[in-house]
Amino acid sequence: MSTLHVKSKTGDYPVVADGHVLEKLGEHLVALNTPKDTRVTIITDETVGQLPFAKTAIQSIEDAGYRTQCLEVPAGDQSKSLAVASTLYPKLLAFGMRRSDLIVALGGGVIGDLAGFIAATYLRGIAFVQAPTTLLAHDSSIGGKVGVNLPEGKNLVGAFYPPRAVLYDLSALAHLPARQWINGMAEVIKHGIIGNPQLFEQLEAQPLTSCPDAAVLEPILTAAMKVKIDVVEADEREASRRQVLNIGHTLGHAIEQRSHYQLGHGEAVSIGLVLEAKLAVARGLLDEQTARRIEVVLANHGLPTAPPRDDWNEVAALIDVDKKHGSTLWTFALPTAIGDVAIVKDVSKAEVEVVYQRALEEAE
Ligand SMILES: NC(=O)c1ccc[n+]([C@@H]2O[C@H](COP(=O)([O-])OP(=O)(O)OC[C@H]3O[C@@H](n4cnc5c(N)ncnc54)[C@H](O)[C@@H]3O)[C@@H](O)[C@H]2O)c1
Ligand SMILES: O=C(O)C(=O)C[C@@H](O)[C@H](O)[C@H](O)COP(=O)(O)O
Ligand SMILES: [Zn+2]
Repeated sequence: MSTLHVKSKTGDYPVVADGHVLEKLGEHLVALNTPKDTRVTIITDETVGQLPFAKTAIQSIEDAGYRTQCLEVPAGDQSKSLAVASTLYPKLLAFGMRRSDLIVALGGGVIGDLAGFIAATYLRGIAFVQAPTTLLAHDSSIGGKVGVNLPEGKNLVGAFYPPRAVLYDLSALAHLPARQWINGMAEVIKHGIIGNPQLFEQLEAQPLTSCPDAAVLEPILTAAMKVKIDVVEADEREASRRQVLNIGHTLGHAIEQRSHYQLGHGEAVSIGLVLEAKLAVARGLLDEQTARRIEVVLANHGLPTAPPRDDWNEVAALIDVDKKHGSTLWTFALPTAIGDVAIVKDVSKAEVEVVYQRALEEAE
């Protein structure tokens, strides 16, 4: 797969993706001009850390001559927290990590967000490399959004802190449990809705419910990542345009947090995409048929499309803390066609409640 490149105000970075990245991770760090006296801290989770490719990756860094330590956190979104972050800083200090040293985030989006947050804040910022290992991380590893959750809501503490590189080993995706693959497809489909109708139509015609061979996977991943890269390059710190990447997330994050992370991020975003398409229809921004197409393509990938039976006011309280809002009214990224998304800044709580309650009734 050809290397993609991301233009960033804090330094452009490559997105290297192929089937052998992790076994050559040390060589990739050398190729990034990482001095040999660099200390490297790998941050991963307890599941990934036990996988063969992770052990190979760590050995590859040691074989390249870097002083290396590996820190593991419990797998899952509960580790994206200040509490878990606070356990890691002392370990960086004890290892003698200096400003010139390097963090490698080896895992999915939770690890990329957490390790990136640690990199952004330790000693006021040290470099880090994203080494994504889930399908969903094709999204999370690009664009520099890093951070942790608060009990009050998703990603409420963080930064825009781009990596030095994204080193994506596609062979790691073959080990993904089916549910994790499906979660990642939600963000692939999202990228189709935002900026690639051909990708969306391909997934409509031939749902990708498990990891395909590289010949099929690579063009699809490239297309999805290019949608993200184009938007991030246009508005890296989400002053406006980048909000389109948040389609499905205004309701999705609330639903994800309400589920206490029993729903995966992709599953919650899938429900959010369906509900926000319905909101777009209610506002006259989207035709019913297209909203139905979005619902069907998600369902055909095994993703949930109906909201859980939650207390609306508790969902609304989580929507209230969404970072896109600029006033007492809510801001949503709403689809207007497959390939087009509008940012709508005057959404009332009442109109979203109507859509939410109607979706609950339809699901019965
Ligand atoms: N920063 C961003 O732009 C951005 C974008 C999208 C999502 N996110 C965040 O990403 C998180 C979701 O990411 P995720 O779905 O990758 O979750 P995750 O990091 O929790 O990984 C999912 C599960 O898969 C396991 N795993 C990871 N790689 C594996 C592999 N190759 N084989 C087998 N198991 C593997 C992990 O141990 C974990 O249990 C959420 O917190 C979300 O907010 C951030
Ligand atoms: O990169 C972005 O911008 C996104 O919105 C990508 C989302 O898929 C991702 O879940 C992101 O973390 C959500 O951003 P947030 O600002 O709503 O926390
Ligand atoms: Zn997301």
